[in-house]
Amino acid sequence: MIRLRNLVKTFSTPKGTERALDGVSLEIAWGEMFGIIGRSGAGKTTLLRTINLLERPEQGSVEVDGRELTRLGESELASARRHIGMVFQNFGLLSRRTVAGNVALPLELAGYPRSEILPRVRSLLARVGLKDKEEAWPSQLSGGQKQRVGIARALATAPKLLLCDEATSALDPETTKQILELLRQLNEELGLTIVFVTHEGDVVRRLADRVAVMEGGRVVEQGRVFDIFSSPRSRTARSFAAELSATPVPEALRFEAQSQPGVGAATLITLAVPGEPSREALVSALVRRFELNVDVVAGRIEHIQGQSWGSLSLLASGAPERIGAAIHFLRERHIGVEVLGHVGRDA
Ligand SMILES: Nc1ncnc2c1ncn2[C@@H]1O[C@H](COP(=O)(O)OP(=O)(O)OP(=O)(O)O)[C@@H](O)[C@H]1O
Repeated sequence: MIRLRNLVKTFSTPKGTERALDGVSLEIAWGEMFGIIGRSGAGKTTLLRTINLLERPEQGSVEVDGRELTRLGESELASARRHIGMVFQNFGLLSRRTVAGNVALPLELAGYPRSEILPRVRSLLARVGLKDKEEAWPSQLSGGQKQRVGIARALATAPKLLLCDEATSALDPETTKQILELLRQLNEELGLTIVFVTHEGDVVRRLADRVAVMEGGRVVEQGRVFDIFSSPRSRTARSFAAELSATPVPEALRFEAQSQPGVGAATLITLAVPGEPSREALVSALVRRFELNVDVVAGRIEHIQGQSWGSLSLLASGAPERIGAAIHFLRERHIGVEVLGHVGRDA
């Protein structure tokens, strides 16, 4: 178990004191894939870096596997850190060492016997799919390959816990998928606990079992990913959920949508529906109960933790108070509703 209790961390900046962590408490179980999500400056990286005390909190405690790291001396802390690997956004490889040399580094620092290092490096490289790159230099690798080396290096001392700081943010979408797949495999095959920071809802959707949502140095909500995204309570979670459920609304309609309704305008609405939405049932409820005219303009189904999650974009027209009542009706049924704007009838 990883237990973070009431962490406070401040930084002095030219503008004054910045509270990067403002009383954060979290518990993460062994074997979990735990995501930390938030907008820029929310405190995600600072929180991640307090787990191995790369950042020392001014208040609060960090307990990993029953040991309170905040109470350890330097040499005990160094040995505790060997059980915690870390992966960085920009890979952090040494350009003057080969791939094998980079992966060997933590083993050399930990004093592994020479005879054990090369076989171990080879098996780590095989595990991350880089068997043939042992002698390559970092400059000869693609971004995805560099991150695989970063992961192999982080796993060198056989940690139980891996901390990933925006591990895929520098990668293209296809490479991101492959690296996320590798992380999931490591979790399943080695039982590795992974705590990762991201500003991308899609990374959380694909990877996390549970997620903590951060705003202004605080965890504003946490829970299972499906629950958080299907019934978000905080502003940040709502905006991530809306991004994830964004249906491919035709560009022309988005462009056309105005913030103020004109006479006879239709309201462009997107709905995020836990489970597979039955378009017909939803549309007919809106038509019958609220006497609206409804056109479905787009829809799709996503999957989170094996559960489906649908989204629909609609153009609804009718009396404004009926549209308001319909939105209220949908929200009461845990359907996320976002009004994108108002579109003239002939649009
Ligand atoms: N070393 C530092 N010195 C001064 N201020 C810092 C330092 N590290 C972080 N901060 C401040 O603390 C706050 C939280 O930063 P942090 O990097 O943890 O956020 P984040 O959510 O990871 O953001 P991003 O996604 O942009 O990396 C920010 O306001 C940041 O400016």
